Amino acid sequence: MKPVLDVTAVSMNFGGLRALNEVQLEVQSGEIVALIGPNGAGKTTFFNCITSIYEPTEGEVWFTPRNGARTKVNGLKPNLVTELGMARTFQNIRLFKNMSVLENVMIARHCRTKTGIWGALLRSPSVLREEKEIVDRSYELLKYMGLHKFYKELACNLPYGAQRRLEIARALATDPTLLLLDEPAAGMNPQETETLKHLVFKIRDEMDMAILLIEHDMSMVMSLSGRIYVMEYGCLIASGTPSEISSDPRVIKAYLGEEAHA
Ligand SMILES: Nc1ncnc2c1ncn2[C@@H]1O[C@H](COP(=O)(O)OP(=O)(O)OP(=O)(O)O)[C@@H](O)[C@H]1O
Repeated sequence: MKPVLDVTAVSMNFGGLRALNEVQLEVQSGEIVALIGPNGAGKTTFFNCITSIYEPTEGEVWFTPRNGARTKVNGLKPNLVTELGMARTFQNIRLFKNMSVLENVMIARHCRTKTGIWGALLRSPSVLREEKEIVDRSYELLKYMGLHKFYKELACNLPYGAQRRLEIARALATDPTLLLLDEPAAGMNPQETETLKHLVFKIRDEMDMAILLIEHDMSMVMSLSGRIYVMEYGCLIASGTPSEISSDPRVIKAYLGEEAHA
């Protein structure tokens, strides 16, 4: 079976800085894979390359959506990458803070609608049906993420952990094949992290999705991921199962090195 995501030797230079150096990674359908590494290792740059926010200096990013048509992502506009079936959340939450919780999800859902400008102006029965579908699906996703009781609230009024879950609901609204989560547990308390962990398993199992996450919470990474890639200074230094990774001397050194500098 073709991997959902297949990244071959991707490098990214920012002027003289090589932020990624020939990074090779793949994610299979139904997998939960983690990308870890010390601060500045290049993890977010890697997400930006695979979602085409950055065009890699070298290497190729291939994505296989549910229809099986393997597609090269390099050079595509980020909105086309979303339409193909890759959705992401951001390390720094990016909600429309002065819109309601429901509206935040509805906006994301619009990438799956067919209504053009004339349809919207004429308000034909098919447009009205589509609008109802957007509201229903958005509410259903809020319920899935345990946020439906806040649906009328402004996004900025939600507690921090709930804002992170709202970001995931927005990503789910685009019907992705691959969900990319950039530090989803950052700033959460242990209870919220535990809830999130169960939600991620539920999304993978019930929505038939592959998940790639960047995360610093090691207990979450170890209990959630089937496989882990470890990055340091833009290079992959290890990959394997949680037990292989936790006993890898290079990984222990990279993390102990970081602690020593903290
Ligand atoms: N747009 C940019 N221009 C120049 N340098 C950049 C840019 N984006 C990232 N970098 C640099 O690339 C390196 C990797 O940064 P990146 O944010 O990808 O690391 P990270 O592993 O995600 O770190 P963290 O865990 O702290 O989020 C850093 O040295 C960073 O300063």
